[in-house]
Amino acid sequence: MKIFTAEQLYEADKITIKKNKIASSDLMEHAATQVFTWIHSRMQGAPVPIHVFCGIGNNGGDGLVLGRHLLQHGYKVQVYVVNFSDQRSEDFLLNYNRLKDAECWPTLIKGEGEFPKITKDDIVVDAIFGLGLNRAPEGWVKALMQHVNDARAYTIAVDVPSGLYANSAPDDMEAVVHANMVLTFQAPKLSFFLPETGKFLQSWEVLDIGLDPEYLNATDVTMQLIGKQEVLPMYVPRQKYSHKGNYGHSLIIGGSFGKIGAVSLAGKACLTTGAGLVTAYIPECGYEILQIAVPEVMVTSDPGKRQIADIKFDMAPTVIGVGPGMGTDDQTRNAFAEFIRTNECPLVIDADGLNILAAEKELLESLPAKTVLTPHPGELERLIGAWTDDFDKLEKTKAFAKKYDLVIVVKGAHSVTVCDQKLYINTTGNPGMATGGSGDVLLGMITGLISQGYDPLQAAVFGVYLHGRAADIAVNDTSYQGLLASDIIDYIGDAFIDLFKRPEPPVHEEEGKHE
Ligand SMILES: NC(=O)C1=CN([C@@H]2O[C@H](COP(=O)(O)OP(=O)(O)OC[C@H]3O[C@@H](n4cnc5c(N)ncnc54)[C@H](O)[C@@H]3O)[C@@H](O)[C@H]2O)[C@H](O)CC1
Ligand SMILES: [K+]
Repeated sequence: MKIFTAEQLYEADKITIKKNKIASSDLMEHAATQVFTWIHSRMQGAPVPIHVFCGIGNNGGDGLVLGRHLLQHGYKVQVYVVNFSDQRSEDFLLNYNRLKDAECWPTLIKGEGEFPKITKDDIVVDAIFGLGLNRAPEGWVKALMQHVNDARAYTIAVDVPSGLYANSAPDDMEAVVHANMVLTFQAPKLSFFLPETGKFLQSWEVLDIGLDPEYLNATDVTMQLIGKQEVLPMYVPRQKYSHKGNYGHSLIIGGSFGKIGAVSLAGKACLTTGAGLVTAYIPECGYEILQIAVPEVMVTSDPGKRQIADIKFDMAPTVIGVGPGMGTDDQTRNAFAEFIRTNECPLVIDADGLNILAAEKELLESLPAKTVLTPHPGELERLIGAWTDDFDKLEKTKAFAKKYDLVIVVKGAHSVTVCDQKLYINTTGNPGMATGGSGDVLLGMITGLISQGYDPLQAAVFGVYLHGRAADIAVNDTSYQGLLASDIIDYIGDAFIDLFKRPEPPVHEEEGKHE
């Protein structure tokens, strides 16, 4: 699914109005009616008090339209105008009058003493600020937003939670409405998926408000949300007359004394994702462990007993996954550096491989084009330096990926794959995956996909999707707490099967807001 910027959505708005020869208020009526329909189909007339807070721009206008429809359908609704300015938008004013014509007189809120009582059993609609937010909410408006948050009522945000921008960081994290549900217009916004801003919403759903499909289809975006629909076309079926030689020979390099498990997880995940053959290259101490742990994986041992000391192998791998459990001991560091300088095979690098690259940045120049790096935030910071916020982190990652022609998977709740100035935001996965070894499994899976002929970007995007999906299916049996990295491997097959099963549900659960 495409993720548009706020600017693109305003443009779509303009084009739709012009092309269809409609008034902007018609678009507002349509958008807000979608919000009404969403609420009405769930509440079915239930007499629960609904508080609709409207700003003075078009987001507020949406709130006024919604208030009118709720009222006309007999809901127990109170509409408030959060009167922080007299610069009311035209469509706000039009709907303000329509509301009065419908015999509803909204309550004007002009300061702190005028906040209504909200109980936790009420429903709040947040239509204070939308895409037009241009600075941090201050003073009593900020206090009102906190009053709404403190009430802990089920809160539905129109388009975006007030205080959040679509594609940049809020100026004040205390001045953001916490939404249980965001009913967002036409397309999700980037801020819904990044850790610092995604935490302000629990779920989101897109309402199609009828913006010009031609414009939306033709407009190039730099951000995409990756779900089943996006990965299905990447899937390459296995051929009847194929043999293991058709699916590549992966080499996994890593491990050290006490961390051979990382390589066995990566090797097994690589095979389970479909690689034809997998060889593990590990220090001598791991030889028997690995042979017993994963009999399908072949093993070559390094001359180093407890850690890798000199990377030399007598085979021609299709792809190499390197780094898990490897350590950063001097000898290993030298061996890795020498390997990187001479290697020409496609690479996937994680963990200590990334730490060594961060310490010896000149090695980055020697990486093959489209090498895949899979850093967690700490590893990423060592590579690209500190960032000011999540959006800056992605900008810096884009610049770094461009400089060295890399595919970078920024791991997190919504892992983001960065390549050629574009962002691919993953939708699968769950907090159970925050457990030792799950990164090793991901490295193995991406390596296994490249081994079969997927290009590195596809392998990263598809691999991240399957990794999360496997864990999502697994937690039905294991719980979040009980999920082990090896369970993710056990469910990779189910994740493949699931590609051809029922469509994804429309509601997207984010991590809990009231934890
Ligand atoms: N194309 C669509 O998606 C449609 C969107 N609709 C809705 O319109 C809003 C955007 O409306 P806009 O009038 O541009 O902005 P806001 O309602 O967010 O209000 C901005 C308003 O507030 C002032 N302002 C901004 N920041 C602050 C602040 N910190 N403190 C005080 N005042 C502030 C600003 O100057 C403006 O006056 C979109 O989100 C949708 O909800 C349409 O209804 C349908 C088509
Ligand atoms: K809002």
